[in-house]
Amino acid sequence: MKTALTIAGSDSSGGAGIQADLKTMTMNGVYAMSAITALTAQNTTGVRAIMEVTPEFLQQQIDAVFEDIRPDAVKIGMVSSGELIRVIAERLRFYRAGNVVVDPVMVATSGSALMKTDAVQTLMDELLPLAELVTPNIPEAEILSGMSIRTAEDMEKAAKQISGDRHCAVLLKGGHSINDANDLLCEDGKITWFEGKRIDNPNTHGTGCTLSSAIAANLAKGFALDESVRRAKEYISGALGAMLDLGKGAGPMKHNFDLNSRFAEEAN
Ligand SMILES: Nc1ncnc2c1ncn2[C@@H]1O[C@H](COP(=O)(O)OP(=O)(O)O)[C@@H](O)[C@H]1O
Ligand SMILES: Cc1ncc(COP(=O)(O)OP(=O)(O)O)c(N)n1
Repeated sequence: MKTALTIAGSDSSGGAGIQADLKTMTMNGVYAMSAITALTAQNTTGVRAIMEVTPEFLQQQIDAVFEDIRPDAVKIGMVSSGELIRVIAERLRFYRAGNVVVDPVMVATSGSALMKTDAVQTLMDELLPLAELVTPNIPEAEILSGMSIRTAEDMEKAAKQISGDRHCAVLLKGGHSINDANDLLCEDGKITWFEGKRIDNPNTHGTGCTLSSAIAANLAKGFALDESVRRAKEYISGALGAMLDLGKGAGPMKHNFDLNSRFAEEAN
């Protein structure tokens, strides 16, 4: 069985972070493992508190995984400080990790900051050059590229700039644009658009975490980058389209929407 590791923060409400990643990787057919960077006390209405792990403890988790069950892909999500980012980069270099997908989580949809401002430069300098793919949403791409993004042409320009500067492929996600949910992949200077019909569902908590984990799972299974993105878009459209409605705010998606086993029958 192929394997994947998520290095990210825990979301107590289960819709984003480590919890979304483990569900997504499992549903996409790989064995899922985790190294937790921080605990968050959050629900569908917002983040109440964050408790970071120490750099030493993060390193111990990563070492414990790599020394035993080597991951075929690694997804990186919320990492709030430069110190933790440096530990991850050093360990990934040490283990020569492949299929690294970085979701540069900076601010939750609810408005809470999930990365310290002074960690952004460390992310760009240390982690992005190790990534096969980085998956910013529009506000994150504005920070990484230093330009404002209003149009599809702006998206192409920003993706090319980040990709050229950091030597990694970029998937710029269009979930925050007012039109359809169209994402663009910039790989070695080549632009490919992935068109997604916008699903009229306000429950989008964890969409970024879910997409990047689904891409990592498909890379672990050996699919090429563009095919992994296509499969991940199909998965997230299914999870959003299942119209789960939980919580008082922007709720989670139905990660197990396409389970057709006996267990799913029981869960429905
Ligand atoms: N309402 C929606 N309908 C269909 N796809 C969506 C919707 N909202 C977001 N997506 C998709 O979910 C993925 C995550 O996008 P986005 O919401 O921009 O990321 P983030 O959660 O990091 O802000 C992208 O593939 C995006 O196109
Ligand atoms: C622990 C944790 N990690 C990441 C997020 C943000 O999730 P993401 O899918 O990028 O975006 P939204 O859910 O904010 O749309 C989080 N909230 N918690």
